[in-house]
Amino acid sequence: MIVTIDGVAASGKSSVSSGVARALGVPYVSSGLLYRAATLLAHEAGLAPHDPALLPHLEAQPLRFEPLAGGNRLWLGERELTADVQSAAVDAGVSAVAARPELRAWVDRRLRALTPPFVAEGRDMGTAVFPQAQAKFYLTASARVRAQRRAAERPEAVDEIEAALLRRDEHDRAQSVPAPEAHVIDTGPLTLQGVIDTILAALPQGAAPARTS
Ligand SMILES: Nc1ncnc2c1ncn2[C@@H]1O[C@H](COP(=O)(O)OP(=O)(O)OP(=O)(O)O)[C@@H](O)[C@H]1O
Ligand SMILES: Nc1ccn([C@H]2C[C@H](O)[C@@H](COP(=O)(O)O)O2)c(=O)n1
Repeated sequence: MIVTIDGVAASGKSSVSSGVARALGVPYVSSGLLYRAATLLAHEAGLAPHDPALLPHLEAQPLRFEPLAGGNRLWLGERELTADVQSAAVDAGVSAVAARPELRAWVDRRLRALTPPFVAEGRDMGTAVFPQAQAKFYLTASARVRAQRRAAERPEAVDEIEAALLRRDEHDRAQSVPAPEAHVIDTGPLTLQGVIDTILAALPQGAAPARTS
């Protein structure tokens, strides 16, 4: 079974996917983390996203991706990259990396090599990477709400975060479209657990965990 949870930046994809994955007892897979890893490694090597040397550079790195239900972790050999890829600098550069077809193919190859069952989250999980998924969801929320949530975990001011989110929404628009059959959920008025419960209730029979009451 594959469940896809796509959506705009900071709409709650990782937190919701983790909650759904835990309830189902399967891992979740953060595709954005791989785009973030490519961005960090490009910066550190001084390579622009369009540099033809970037793809061979990425292929040569000992990058390890651990998709777990509780959270996804990234390693470069013995060095953990998980926190490093969540910086404002990576946020600012990641859309340019994600716009490169050869880098999208690099991410997609890694994702398709994973063995189901899992919950996959990102922008194009339900449309391009796993069109065969059994259940598809797409999360939205206003830029203000998303910025307020992010401000609780980042040092930047809400207005600055909101402007950066709007820029990223614009750059990611091409690959961030709900699949026609996706359930679209506005997470603005819902708690995190409310979104998780909405998704679990919409899963096809057999995919959802047994209800105890
Ligand atoms: N429904 C909700 N109610 C309140 N807070 C939420 C809700 N959904 C997510 N959050 C909070 O919003 C923040 C952003 O969520 P999260 O990181 O899961 O989003 P994301 O879509 O994966 O982000 P990104 O696109 O940057 O990877 C987190 O602090 C999370 O706890
Ligand atoms: N399937 C995906 C996942 C991510 N991206 C891009 C778009 C985002 O700006 C960036 C980081 O993702 P996030 O951590 O915000 O989920 O990666 C994409 O194009 N396709």
